[in-house]
Formats: sequence, C-alpha cells, structure tokens
Amino acid sequence: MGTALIYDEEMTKYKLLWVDPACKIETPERLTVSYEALVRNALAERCISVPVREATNSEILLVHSEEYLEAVKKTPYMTLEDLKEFTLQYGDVYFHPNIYHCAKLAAGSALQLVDCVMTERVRNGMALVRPPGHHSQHSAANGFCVFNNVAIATRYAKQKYGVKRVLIVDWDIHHGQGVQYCFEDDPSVLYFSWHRYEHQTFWPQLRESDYDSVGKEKGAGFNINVPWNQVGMESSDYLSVFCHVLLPVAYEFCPDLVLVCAGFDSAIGDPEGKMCATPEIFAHLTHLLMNLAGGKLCVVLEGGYNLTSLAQSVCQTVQTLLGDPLPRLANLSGPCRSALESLQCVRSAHRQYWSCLKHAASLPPADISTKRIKLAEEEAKTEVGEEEKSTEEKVWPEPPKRFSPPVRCASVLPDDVTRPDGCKRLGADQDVNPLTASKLKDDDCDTLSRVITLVEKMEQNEICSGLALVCDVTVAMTQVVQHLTPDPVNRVLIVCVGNGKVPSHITRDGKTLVVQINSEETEDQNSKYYIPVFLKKGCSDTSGFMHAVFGLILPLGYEYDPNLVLLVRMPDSGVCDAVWQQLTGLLQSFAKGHTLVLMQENEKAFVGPTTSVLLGDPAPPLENRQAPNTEDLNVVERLRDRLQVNWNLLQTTSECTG
Ligand SMILES: NCCCNCCCCCS
Ligand SMILES: [Zn+2]
Repeated sequence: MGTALIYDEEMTKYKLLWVDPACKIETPERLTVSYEALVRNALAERCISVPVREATNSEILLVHSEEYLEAVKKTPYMTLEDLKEFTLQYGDVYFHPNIYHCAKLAAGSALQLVDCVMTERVRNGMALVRPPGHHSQHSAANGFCVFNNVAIATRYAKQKYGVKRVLIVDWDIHHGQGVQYCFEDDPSVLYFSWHRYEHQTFWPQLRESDYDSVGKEKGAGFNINVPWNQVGMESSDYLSVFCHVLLPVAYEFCPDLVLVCAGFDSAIGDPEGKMCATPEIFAHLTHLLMNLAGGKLCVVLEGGYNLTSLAQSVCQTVQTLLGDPLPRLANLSGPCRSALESLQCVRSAHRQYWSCLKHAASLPPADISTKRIKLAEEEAKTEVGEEEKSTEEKVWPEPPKRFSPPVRCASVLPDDVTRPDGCKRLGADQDVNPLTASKLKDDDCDTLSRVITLVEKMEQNEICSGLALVCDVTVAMTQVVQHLTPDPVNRVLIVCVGNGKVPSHITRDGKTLVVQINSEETEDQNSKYYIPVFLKKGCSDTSGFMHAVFGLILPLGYEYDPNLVLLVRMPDSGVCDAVWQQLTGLLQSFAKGHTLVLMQENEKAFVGPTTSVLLGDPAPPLENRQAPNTEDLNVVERLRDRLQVNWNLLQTTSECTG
C-alpha cells in the first residue's frame, strides 16, 4: 500500500494584506517551497495524489460553533477595513477574502487523508495545507488558524469509521491549545504536544500548557504537555521524550489511528521555535510512529516558518512515509538539563495514569528547577539592560541523500524453506543472486559463507536488510562480528532475544554493543558493552519486553549509532510474533536500516512475518495492554540508573547530572 499526498495550489491563494509583524511569517511560499521540494526530490511522484475537497458545514461543526462558522462565512464579502476589524477580535491571526475557502480546503484535506487511510486505499499520507489548525478553538480563530483541521479529522474518524482510540502527536513548537480544549475530557483521544514554553513567557503564554495539565475528568491522563523551558533543544532532547514518554504511553494506549499535527517550526532555523534539531529528526519521529495502529498514520502540516528547514523537514517526513531507509543521526549528545527536568516533570505528572510510568521519579526539587535560574537571568538582564540577542542566522548541513539499496531484503534459507514472496518482489536479479536460490545441499559452512556475503553486500549498500536461518545463531553471530571487526568505523549493535550464552569476547573493545533480553539471571558482567536485561517473565511478557525496548534498546541504539544491527533470535526465546515484529521494525531506526536477522533453522514459521517488516510493512498492533509486572519494571529502571553514567540518552531525571 502506498503513501497519499494531498496538496492544492488554491491554498496558496491568500496572504496578509496589511502590516502585522506577528503574522507576516505565515506566507503562501510556505506551501509552495514544500511542494516544490517534494517534486524536485522525486518524492511527489512516488505518492498517490489525492484531491482536496472542501469540508462541509456539518464537518466543521464537529468542532466549531455555528456562530463562529456563520461569522467566518461572511469574510469573503468583507472590505479590507471590515477584514481588519473582524480580525481584531482574535489573536495572532489574519483574515483574507479567500481564507475561508482555503480553511475549508485545509480541513477537507485532512478528511480526505483519513478516508484513504481508513479505507486502506493507502497505508499512510501527508496533507500539505494552510491555514494551519491546531490553535483554533470552538468559537475562535487563533495563531494563524481558522478551523482545527486535525481536531475535525479526529471527530470525523470516530463518527464515520467507529475508530475507538485516536493518538494525536503535535510536534509543532507551539502548544496546540485548540486541540487540548477539544479533547481534554475525552479518554478516547490521547493528545501529546511539546512546545516552547519558557516558564509561560512564550506565546501563547498559557498556564494550561504546562506539564500538569493532564486532562480533565474521564480524560485525566490523556493530555500530555511537554514544555520546553529553554530554546536550543536538539535531536537528543526530542528522542528522549519519544523514548521515555510518548512511545511507552502510545503503545499502552494502543490507538487505532495516529494523526500528527506536523509543525516544522520545531526544526533548526525557525524564527518562532529557535530550536536546533536538524530536519533528519522528522524522519525518525515519523518512523517511530509507523508501527502504531497497524501503520495508519495521517500527517497534517501545521507551522514551519523557515522556508529552508521547512522544505527539508517535509521531505524527510514524506520519504519515511514512503518506507525509505532512515538517515543516521550523528553524535547525539544526550538531553540537556532543562529537557531532563521537563521529562521528569511530565513522567511524574502521568505516573498515576500509565502503568509504563508508575516507577517514574517524583517531581524534581523546586530549588534545582531551571525556573529559578531563568527568572534570576531575567532580573539580571533587566538590571544591566543586556544588548539585543544577536539573531545569528542558523546554518546546518543539507540532509544526506537517503538512497534505497537495489535489494530491500535478501535471505539465506535452507532449500526446504520457500523464499518469502516479499523478497521476490525485489526484482528478478534477486533470483540469480547466489545468496538465496542455491541448489547445492548446503551444509553449515556454506550457509555461513553466504551470510558473510550478505553482510558484505549490506556494507556495500547493495542490500538493505537480510534474514538468515542458521543451525547455530551464536556461531553465526560470532562469525559475522569477526568478519566485520577489523574495520575501525564498524560498530555493531547486537540485540539477542532469549536465553543462551553470548561469547564474552564478542563485546571486546567497544566494536559491538550487546543487549540481551532473557529470563535467566546471568552473572552481573559489569561491562559497558554487554547489557543483560533479565525479565522474570522472560520474552513472552509483552509489556515488560516493550518497556525494555523503549527504556533501554532505543536510547542505547541512538547513542551508539551502529552501522549494522544484528537481531538474533536465540533458541526457544518465547517471544511472540507481534513483539518480534515490533522490535524488527523499530530497530530499522538505526544503521540506515541495515538489519541482519539471525534465527535457528527450525524457526521457519517466523521467516514470513520477519521479512514483511524488513520490507517496510508495519508490524501488527500489540493487542494486550496489561501492565508490565513490577519486577521487570524494576529491572529496567535499575539498569537504566546504573548505565546512564555511560549512556546519556538513558537519563530521565535531572538530579543525576552533576
Ligand atoms: N509575538 C507574537 C507572535 C505570535 N506567534 C503566533 C504563532 C502561531 C504559530 C502557529 S503554528
Ligand atoms: Zn507552530
């Protein structure tokens, strides 16, 4: 299934008609540079173009009041003076004779996207729209927004398709208060937003944007606000929040549909956000959401005011929706102190609502809060009349080309195992490839030599990922590592699922990082590069396993930044299909998707499900949402405490930083 792209140049046909410094950044060029970049990078042509449509009155009334809609309906006929007058009743927004038409198209685009995802005409998609929506409210326009596109789409999906649980991820740098107001008492809609806040001094300066607004009444726990109290946040800060807050909760919530308020003013260079995360981060944020809801992901443009980083970020997002390998994120430094403080506050505020957070630390002591430091700085500044901060132009490298290897997935299988049709899908040359069709009766060394060849072709970027059935995964794993180690830049992340002895020499000199999830307490080898995760209930405990994936494996993987991932399924691991597929999907975040899966010969039943995920299909949703059992949670938390001195992305509290 493909990726939808919804765009129409009609939505570029309104603009600011008078002087208003607060609104001049919201321009038609935002849409044209984004769409042109998709065309220039040959991404638009790979999408399924879906036409826009106007949202109907009843669809708009799913969120907005009749009086508001009636008022907006009059704007096409207003004089310039009337438009200015009409605008004054709202904040930080402007009207134009054609904005009502465009606002209906923007909302209608989001509905079109929901339709083609819910009817499975496409797997996922992006709507490039303006005016944005997440600030608009029941009876008010606000923050460049007229109708709340994503809120309308959410209500529409529930009404028309009976969707039970919707996750809304708002990665725009502003708080989508309009969305929060819409769903704060609704437990069927989980709203997550991070936003520049600076202790309520940044627009829209709302008390209810802070981390302690967790939702109301039945909706308590289903509204997650992550305030950024400093500018300059980087990819590490964003990934920490995804790994330690959003993903664990999102998987526990188990949504049927995911909508993204995709504002790119959270990217480097943006005049509003003043953050430092490069556009590649959106490739990863998108990917990390793609295994939820069976891949049903609708991305709707919100903000983004630096035309360069906006266009690059849109391309990174669409390219990931299309299933292309992700770019590596270089030298992630770990979250800054202010981000850690926000992280700790949010986790603490939501501890009582989500079992994955029940072990979260309590609120940081007020005295170390960056708030006191910040307010002290404010006083200092006013005293000495600090000169205007230089608004230095941010520069960053153009994101690297994300090229897809000719073969997406190759497999080394015994004769009696039929090659999954998925591999065949990758072109006829695959059949003549010695790695797969082999008429010889292969014995073990032949298999291993083919596995090594497979790895070499991955290194040469001829093959993206691979899967091999071998007679002994430990031997195969060791052979692969020995083959690779000489090369100085090689770093291999090895994830071993299940019990079994991992040869200790394999973790020598940091060229490999081994994380083993098992149910046997191994002697406590206190090595930085061998991390045994002992789960009392073993790999069959979905919640405990996924807690280890988000709390340990993902942060470690991002910080280690390997150029190859070995996913090893130890004999009799007991891990269930869906969890195995989720892990396979999430590990493609690393090494540009170069994942080699090693399994025992007798596990042929898992070849198909594993291959489908390596080929880019979403992993099926994890149905169960029971709490991880306490001991397993304890294990992961204790491990994180012990390891975070070496691995910064494991941190979730601000106390630990000296
Ligand atoms: N100094 C006032 C600036 C107002 N900024 C409004 C930003 C709306 C963003 C929508 S994503
Ligand atoms: Zn914004």
